[in-house]
Amino acid sequence: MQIVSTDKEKCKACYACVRNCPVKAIKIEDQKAEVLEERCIACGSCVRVCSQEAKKIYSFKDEVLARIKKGDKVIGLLAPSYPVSFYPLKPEEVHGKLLAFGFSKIEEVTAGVEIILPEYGNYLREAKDYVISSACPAIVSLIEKHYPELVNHLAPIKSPMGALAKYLKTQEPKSFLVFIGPCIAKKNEALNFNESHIDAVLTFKEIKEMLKEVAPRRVSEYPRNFTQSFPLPGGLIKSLKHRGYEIESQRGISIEGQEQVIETLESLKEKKVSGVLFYDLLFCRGCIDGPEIDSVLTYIERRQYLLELSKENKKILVKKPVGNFRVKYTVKARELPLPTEEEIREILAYTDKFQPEDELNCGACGYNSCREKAIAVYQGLAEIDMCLPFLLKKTRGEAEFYRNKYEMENRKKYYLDGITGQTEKIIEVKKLIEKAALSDGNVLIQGESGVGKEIAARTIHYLSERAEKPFVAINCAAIPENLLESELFGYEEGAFTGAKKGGKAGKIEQADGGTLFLDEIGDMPLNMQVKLLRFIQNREFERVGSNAPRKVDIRIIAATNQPLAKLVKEGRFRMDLYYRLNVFNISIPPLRERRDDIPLLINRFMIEFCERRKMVPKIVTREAMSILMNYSWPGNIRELQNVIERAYYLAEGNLIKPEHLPAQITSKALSGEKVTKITTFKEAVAEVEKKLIIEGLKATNYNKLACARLLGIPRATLYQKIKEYGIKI
Ligand SMILES: Nc1ncnc2c1ncn2[C@@H]1O[C@H](COP(=O)(O)OP(=O)(O)OP(=O)(O)O)[C@@H](O)[C@H]1O
Repeated sequence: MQIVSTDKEKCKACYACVRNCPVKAIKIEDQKAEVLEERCIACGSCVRVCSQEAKKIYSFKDEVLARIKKGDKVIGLLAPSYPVSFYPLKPEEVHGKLLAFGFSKIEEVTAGVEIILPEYGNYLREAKDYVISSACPAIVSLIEKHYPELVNHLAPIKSPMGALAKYLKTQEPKSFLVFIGPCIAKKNEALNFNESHIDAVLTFKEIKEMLKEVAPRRVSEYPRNFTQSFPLPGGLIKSLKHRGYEIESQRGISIEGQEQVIETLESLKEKKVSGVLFYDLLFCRGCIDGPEIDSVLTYIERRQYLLELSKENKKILVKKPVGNFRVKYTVKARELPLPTEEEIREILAYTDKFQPEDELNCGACGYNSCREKAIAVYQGLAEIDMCLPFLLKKTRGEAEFYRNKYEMENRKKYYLDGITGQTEKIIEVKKLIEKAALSDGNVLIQGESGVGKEIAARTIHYLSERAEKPFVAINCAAIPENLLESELFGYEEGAFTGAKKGGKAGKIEQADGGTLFLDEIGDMPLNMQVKLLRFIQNREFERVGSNAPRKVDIRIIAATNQPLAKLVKEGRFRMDLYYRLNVFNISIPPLRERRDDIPLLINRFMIEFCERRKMVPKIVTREAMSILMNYSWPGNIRELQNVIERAYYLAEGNLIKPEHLPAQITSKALSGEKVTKITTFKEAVAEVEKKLIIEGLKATNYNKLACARLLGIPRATLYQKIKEYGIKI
C-alpha cells in the first residue's frame, strides 16, 4: 500500500523531492514526481520539502471517524513524544480531549517500550554478531529495501507500538487500535509490516485538526514513566540501562539523522567497522523530531521538556506481559539495472556533457552529480533532459533561433512585399528570388528595361546570409570603358594620371562579404569580361597599377535587358563568363504580361509618392485606369512610376483622368496592340469598332450623344453598333 503519493496537478517538477529523498524513490515522468512504493521508506522528507503541497500522505481519518461513530471500541495509542507536540496542553488534557472526542480508551506507547526492553536485553545478551535496532520503521524499511545484506542484523523484535498493539489485541481482540504519533513511517508499519496488529495511524497534525473544536474531559491522572524519554536520541540504550540491561561501554552506539544513518549503513555494508554490538539507529533526530511532530517548541525545548517529564515517575506500567514479541524482517529490495560506462557517457552526451569538465554537478536535477542522474535516467527514474544548465542553453539557443527566424520572416516579408504583384508570373519570380537567396551561387537576372531587375537583386541580397554585408551596384553600361576596370577592381596610388593619393578600393573590394550587382552586364566590354571571369574563377584580383593579388568573398548578381544567349552566339559575350554568371537564372516578365498588377502598382506608387511629399493621394478614374491597363508599357514599371507621378501633378482636382496621361499612352492604348492572330478583315474591324465604342462611352461617362460626337458617327449608328456588339452599359 502506497503511503506517500503525488497530486500530479499540483506537482511543478521542481525536483525538491528528488533532491531530499534519501533513497531516490522518486520517478520523474512527464515532469511529474511520482513516489515509487517499492523504494519508498515513508520517511516523509519529500512531504516536508514540497512547496506545492503536492505530496499526499495516506489517511486513516475517515476510517477512525467511522469506527468512533459506530461505537466500536477505539483505543488511542499515544506515542511517547506527544507531550511536546500538544504543548502547552498538559498531558492529562490531551488524554481528556481524545476521550471527549470519542476514543474509548487511551494507552501510552511507553508501555510498549516496557515490553520490548527485556526482549532487547535478552536478545543482545545472546547475540553472535552486531544488532541494529528495529524500533524506527523508517530504518526497518531502509534496510529491507536498500540494504538487503543487513536485514539479518535487524533485531527481530517488534517496535514499542507493535508490541503494545499485540498485547492489547490479546487483551481486547475486538478493539480498534489507533496509533497517534509524529511519524509517517508508522503508517507504513501499520499497513505493510508483518503482523503489525495496529489498525490505523494518525499523525499529530491530523489528530490536532480533528480535535480542534473539542473541549477536554477532566482526567485526574495519566501514566508517567521513565521511558517518556525514549523518543530522545539514545533513548533505547538509556532505557535498557535503566531497566538493568547494561551494554558494555563502547559496545552500544546510537546514531540519529538520515545522513549519519546512511553513512553508518554504508560502512556496515562494506564491513568497515567492528567492535560494536548494538546500533540504535533513528532516522530522525529522535522521535521528537519526526516529520509530523507539529510542535511549537524548538528541538532543544522539546528535549528538555521530555526529560523533565520522565523524571517525575519511575513506575513500570506493564509488568511481565505474556506473548511473543518477536517479528521477522524480510528482504524487500529490488535491484535496479546498472548502465555500462559507455551507456553513461551516451546519456551524458545527450545533455551536451562530453568531457568531465562539462559535468557541472550543480544538483538542480535533484541528483548529487551528473553521473548519478545519468544512472537514474538509465534506471528509468529520471528524464533525460531534466538538466537545468542544458535546458537554459537550449532555451537561449531556441530563443535566438526563433528571434532569427522571426527577423528573417520579417525581413522576408519586408523585402518580398517590396515587389508588388499578385499575378502568377510575379509570384513565380518571388519564389525564385527566395530560392536564390538561400543559395550562394551567382545569379543572372534577365528582363526588359525597368521590369525590376535591381529590386530583385537587392531582395536576394537582403534575404541571403550576406544581408549584413554591403550590396554594391555598378552599371556596366553607364561607365566609360577606360574607367570600368578601375571602378571594379580599384587602383593604386600613381596608377594613372589623376589617381587618388593612397589609391582606391574598387566595387569588388567594397562589396567584400556581400553582393556585387553588375547591372547591364551585356554591355561589358570583352576585355573586361576576361578580367571578370578570371576574378570569378580565382576569387583573386589586382588593383589597377598593382601586382599584389587581393582576395575577397563576394556573390555576383548580374542583370541584363539584352538576350545574353544571343550575344554569346554572336561572339559579343564570352560563353564561359555567361555560364559562370548563369548559375541561377531569373527572368522577369514585362509589365504587359502581368497587366493585372498595374492597379496594385499604381496604388503603391501613389501612396509612396504622397507619403514622401506629404500630399493627399488622388483617385485614378475608371477611364484613365482602363487606358493604363491597356497600354503596352515598353518602359515597364519605371515608366508606369513616372506616368503616375506626372499625372498627379497635372491633375488639378482629386481625380486623375485620361487627359492627365501622356498622349503616347492614350493613343497607343487604342492602337498599340499587336496583331496576335489572323482573323477576317470584317472580324478585325468589328473588334476595333467595339473597342472604340467602349472607350468612347467610358470617356464620355456613358453619355451616348457625347460619345457619338466624339467618335464622329451619327447617334443612330452608335445605338445600332451597341446593340450589334452586345455592349452592356
Ligand atoms: N514589382 C515591383 N514593385 C514595386 N516597384 C517596382 C517593382 N518592380 C520595379 N519596381 C520599381 O520600378 C523601378 C525600376 O525598377 P528596377 O530599377 O529594379 O528595374 P531594372 O529592371 O533594374 O531597370 P533597368 O533595366 O533600367 O536597370 C524602381 O523604382 C523599382 O523600385
